Amino acid sequence: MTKAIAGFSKLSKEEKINWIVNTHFTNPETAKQVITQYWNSDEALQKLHDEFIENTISNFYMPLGVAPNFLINGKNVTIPMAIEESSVVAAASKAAKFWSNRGGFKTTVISTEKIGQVHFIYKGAADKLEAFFQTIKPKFFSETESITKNMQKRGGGIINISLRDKTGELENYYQLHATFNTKDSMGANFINSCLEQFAKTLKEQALQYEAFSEMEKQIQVVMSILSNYVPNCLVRAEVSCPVADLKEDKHISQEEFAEKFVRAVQIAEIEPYRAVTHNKGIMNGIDAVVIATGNDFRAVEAGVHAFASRNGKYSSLSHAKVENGIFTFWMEIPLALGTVGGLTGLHPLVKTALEMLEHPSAEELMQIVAVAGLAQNFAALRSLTTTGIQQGHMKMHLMNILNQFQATETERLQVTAHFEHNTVSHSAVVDYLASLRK
Ligand SMILES: CC(C)(COP(=O)([O-])OP(=O)([O-])OC[C@H]1O[C@@H](n2cnc3c(N)ncnc32)[C@H](O)[C@@H]1OP(=O)([O-])[O-])[C@@H](O)C(=O)NCCC(=O)NCCSC(=O)C[C@@](C)(O)CC(=O)[O-]
Ligand SMILES: NC(=O)C1=CN([C@@H]2O[C@H](COP(=O)(O)OP(=O)(O)OC[C@H]3O[C@@H](n4cnc5c(N)ncnc54)[C@H](O)[C@@H]3O)[C@@H](O)[C@H]2O)C=CC1
Repeated sequence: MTKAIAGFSKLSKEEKINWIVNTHFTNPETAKQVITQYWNSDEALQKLHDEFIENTISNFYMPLGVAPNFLINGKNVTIPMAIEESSVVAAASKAAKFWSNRGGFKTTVISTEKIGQVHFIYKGAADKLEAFFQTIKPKFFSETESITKNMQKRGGGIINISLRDKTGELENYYQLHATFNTKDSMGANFINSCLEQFAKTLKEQALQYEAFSEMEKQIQVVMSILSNYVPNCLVRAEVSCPVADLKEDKHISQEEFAEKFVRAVQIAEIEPYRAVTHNKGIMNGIDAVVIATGNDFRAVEAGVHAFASRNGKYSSLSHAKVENGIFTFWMEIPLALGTVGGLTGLHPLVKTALEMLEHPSAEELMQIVAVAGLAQNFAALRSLTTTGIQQGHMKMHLMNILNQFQATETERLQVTAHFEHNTVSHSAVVDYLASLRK
């Protein structure tokens, strides 16, 4: 068993790599060569990337693709997508092209409120705490003024603070529940700074509050942190067209397609096993744009899935209907995104992605990301309800299989030609390649 190492973080990058390759690899030289071959030759750029995180040893490449032809509220948008899974970018592009001839995507930002909480323990009478909170509430605003003054100038800041009694669920547990508008930033650091000041104010004021007993004065702050559940930071994306305009498809009539599509969404609305996969398809689009624009995909993922469970059962994020001959497909999702702050002004490719999107505000980015999710869901459901998913997905995955078996250029041409008329599967490609190599 490998012995633990003390002071690893203090080693130089070179020393860290040497320790890793000598400790964990049978061929340290090869391992070192692989790790270092992904270094950027521009030292300043490499240093920038090294400093994004801790104990950096190399860069982990992820392809950056683009999906063109998105018509969003009448404007043409090319969407950058960072993702490792084949067929996602093709699917988004196909859906974009399809809807661009049918009025495009319509989006609206419904709300932009973020949330943060100070979780604390108070042992005493609830009505006394409420009276104390009302007395000191203005101090939460005044004592955070140095943190909030610039955000206020932008039209944001603290919206409200309330006291929540959670003692029914956990003994002596209360919260300061605060809402914020963080404008073009995701707001995590702004919110956390405000919350930590609220916590300080709460404790200090309690010690001075004369109506409190000695025990009541001893408020214990457990933690102060934003919530990644943002059900009031909501965006809607929608497509619609007459059923008769849904593309004729050799597999299925427009009417049958619309009916099957709506049925597929209804299944995801009532069946959690299906809903998780359905929503994974939506996240294919959402995560790819969230990553390309330097946003926090863990925060988005956690918030979106909590929202999908808000009625007590995990369900579809998207919905579809046919009414009076009109097919409508839509989604409302919570997205706390930033176009300033975090990595957005640091990572050169993130800056490029944001420029490609013509420097969106956070609200504009919410709409673009929601559209990418809806488009992805449309493409996946269209495949699932017509040809099946494997045909398109495996067609795109073919190159990965050929790379895995180190196919030569001639073999690639032969295999691609063969699978234009045959169904791609991993074993079919392997067998065909073997037959060529006999
Ligand atoms: C894969 C396609 C698009 C093929 O679809 P196709 O009809 O064979 O494509 P095509 O060759 O006829 O091209 C039509 C358009 O598709 C796009 N397109 C087509 N090929 C490319 C390419 N190589 N590179 C870039 N774009 C491409 C592009 O927009 C192109 O237009 P053009 O550019 O020629 O004017 C289609 O079958 C599809 O949409 N499939 C769905 C794929 C999918 O959803 N993948 C996600 C991975 S599976 C998953 O994780 C989620 C899932 C499915 O489980 C979710 C769920 O269950 O709900
Ligand atoms: N639970 C979570 O989600 C947590 C996430 N994080 C990380 O925090 C980062 C995001 O935090 P932020 O506070 O957004 O970033 P940040 O700390 O870089 O702050 C952005 C700052 O930009 C300034 N600003 C300039 N122009 C602005 C405008 N038009 N609108 C709004 N602000 C403007 C404001 O001072 C704002 O506070 C992400 O990297 C995220 O991963 C950190 C802690 C917890």
